[in-house]
Amino acid sequence: MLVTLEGLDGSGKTTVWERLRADDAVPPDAVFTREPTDSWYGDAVQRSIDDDDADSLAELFLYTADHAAHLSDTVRPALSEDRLVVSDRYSDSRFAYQGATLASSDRFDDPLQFVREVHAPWTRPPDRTVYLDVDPETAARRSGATNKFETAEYLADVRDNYERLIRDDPERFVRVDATADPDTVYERVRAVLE
Ligand SMILES: Nc1ncnc2c1ncn2[C@@H]1O[C@H](COP(=O)(O)OP(=O)(O)OP(=O)(O)O)[C@@H](O)[C@H]1O
Ligand SMILES: Cc1cn([C@H]2C[C@H](O)[C@@H](COP(=O)(O)O)O2)c(=O)[nH]c1=O
Repeated sequence: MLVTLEGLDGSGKTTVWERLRADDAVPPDAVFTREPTDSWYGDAVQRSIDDDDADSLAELFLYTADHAAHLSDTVRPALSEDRLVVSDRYSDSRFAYQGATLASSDRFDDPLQFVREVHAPWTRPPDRTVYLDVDPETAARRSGATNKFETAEYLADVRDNYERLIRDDPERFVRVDATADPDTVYERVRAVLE
């Protein structure tokens, strides 16, 4: 089973992911993974994150290349062994973030849909996605605005895209109010996964 954690920067995904990894109730052979990955593809993504002038379409394909390698190196092998996979960010991050970034150019009528179509023929959709819901101001404050994506203005567009993804696939997404304290948020996520 493939479970993904999604949400704005600073919504608390990594905090939850680390606590799950340390939780004795989680199967010991579960695979904890993330995007961007720590491979050289992920390093290329990191360079693009650090470049304020990166071309938005080129950036989409860097993230997408990292996803393709992540699928073949990690996700598909683990799923073929019937292991639980928990990924801190996955394809919905691309749909929401690059959907928002590409909207600032006029290259596509519906950038989010374009990004979905780029993935559709070959990706492996998650079975369940926990969406950690925080407002853009909280997200920007918690994340410390350390990269070009972490502004409340941009994150408001990203949040709109996540809302559209949830509307389009309500069975897969579980929304968790992530504005509460970390212990409460963790218990909420744990209850969902149980
Ligand atoms: N529920 C919470 N309440 C308050 N602060 C939190 C909460 N969860 C996490 N934090 C803090 O917010 C910051 C960001 O948390 P975390 O790295 O888990 O978020 P993230 O969603 O993984 O962010 P990013 O996508 O930017 O990596 C950290 O300083 C963390 O300690
Ligand atoms: C996977 C993915 C990520 N992003 C953005 C979101 C963050 O601002 C950075 C790095 O992610 P992290 O969780 O803070 O390590 O990259 C994105 O725009 N598109 C994606 O597909």
